[in-house]
Amino acid sequence: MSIPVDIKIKLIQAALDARDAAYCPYSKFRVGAALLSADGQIIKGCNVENASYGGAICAERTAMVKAVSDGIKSFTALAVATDVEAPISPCGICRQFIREFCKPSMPIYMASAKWTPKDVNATEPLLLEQTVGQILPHSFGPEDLEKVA
Ligand SMILES: O=c1ccn([C@H]2C[C@H](O)[C@@H](CO)O2)c(=O)[nH]1
Ligand SMILES: [Zn+2]
Repeated sequence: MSIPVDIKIKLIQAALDARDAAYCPYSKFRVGAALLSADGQIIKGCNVENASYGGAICAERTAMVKAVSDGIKSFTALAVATDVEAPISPCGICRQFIREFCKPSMPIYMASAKWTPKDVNATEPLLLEQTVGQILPHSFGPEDLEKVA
């Protein structure tokens, strides 16, 4: 099922807006993420760093944890934005985290900081669209735990 263009614009814009709350005094690298739930809600997240550097939480996981802790576990799209001109893709930990709750076919929109709504159907370098399965092929997931003989 593809995402309607007006919703896709709102989701990418929400990821760009989510950067404003980023707490990143150490890296100064702002990241915003926005999840679209199956029932049409948009859940934003930003990266939240810590003086103990390894304690940083990425924007993607912030959005996912916010949603799941509010009882939302079914998603149809994710958008990610930074202040970088080229699209930035989720880190390895976030890919696995996304894999837990999202289908391999779910789209992830990675937006350039220069993206504007007129670029909704653009490709790189303004917008990179990949599925969960494309960014995390041959993945391990919850179903695998059921395969024990
Ligand atoms: O996809 C990404 C990549 C990095 N970060 C955050 C983690 C850290 O706060 C900062 C620099 O790595 O960016 C994210 O939130 N998402
Ligand atoms: Zn991450």
